[in-house]
Amino acid sequence: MTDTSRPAVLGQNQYGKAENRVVRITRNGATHHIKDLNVSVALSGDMEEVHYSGSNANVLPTDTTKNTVFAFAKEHGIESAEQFGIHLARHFVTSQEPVHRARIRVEEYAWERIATSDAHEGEHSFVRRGQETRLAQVTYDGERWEVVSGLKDLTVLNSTDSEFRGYVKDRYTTLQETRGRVLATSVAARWRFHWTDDRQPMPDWETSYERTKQHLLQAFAETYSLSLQQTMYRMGARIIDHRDEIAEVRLSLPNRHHFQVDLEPFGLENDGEDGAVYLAADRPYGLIEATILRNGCEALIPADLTNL
Ligand SMILES: O=c1[nH]c(=O)c2[nH]c(=O)[nH]c2[nH]1
Repeated sequence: MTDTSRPAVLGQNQYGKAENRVVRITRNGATHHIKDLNVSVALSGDMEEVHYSGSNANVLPTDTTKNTVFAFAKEHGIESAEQFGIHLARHFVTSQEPVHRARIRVEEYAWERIATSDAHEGEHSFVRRGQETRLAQVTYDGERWEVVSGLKDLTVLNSTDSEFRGYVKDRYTTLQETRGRVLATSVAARWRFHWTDDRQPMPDWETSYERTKQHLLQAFAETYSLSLQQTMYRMGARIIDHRDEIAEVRLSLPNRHHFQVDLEPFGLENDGEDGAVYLAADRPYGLIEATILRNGCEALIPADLTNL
């Protein structure tokens, strides 16, 4: 209903506890298991009054949403980032009448076992894996689900099989064409699942994540690259080709430039062959981004991944 009595009308709003750092350690027997998550809750619904008049009658405190995250981790366990998000989203929407929509974001940090000196896998000692952060976002409005999974900070490098030439040149172009360069990036990816309906079987979230990540890595490694744009398309297309449960992939790839250093002033040849030396520049970087869709599917993942 449009309220014409107010000059300033409340628009989109949401609230909840952000970045709940929950670590669950399973200690059944000598071999322990860790799940390490950063969980953000955002609820929306009938929340006009708290903004307009300050009535908290519809407000489940953010403190309660925090407690729910920890209680659910204890009670129900953490099977996967997605499953945990689904559990929480369902709980908030179905248990609180004024809450019409819940969005749960999860970051997952992976830990690896530390091998002991007798070459056994450690049972209770872990080192944080330096690779990617896994991401999941679950949104539920009481009817439809949207699950977007992904990762960030997956840093990869090809030391050959990368060219860049044949591009537009104008009066400001100084870049030299190259048939051999280092291609490095830090992959940020999101992929949206077809699954939207509770009555449909859910994907196996853990397997889906591992396979999808593998496809990203393999496409990066196996593509002879004429541009990062081409490599990126192959990465997304490979997921669409192999993972039926996924409708859409969004990729954001910073081109982590490695510049061959001019060492001639020191009488040294640095020609890109054996023992070539590069300056790994951190900024500026080319930023190459695209959505790769299953033909006929809608693009629903926001273009700016920093907002997701
Ligand atoms: O793969 C690339 N794509 C570009 O669009 C581009 N532009 C540039 O300067 N270097 C590169 N590399």
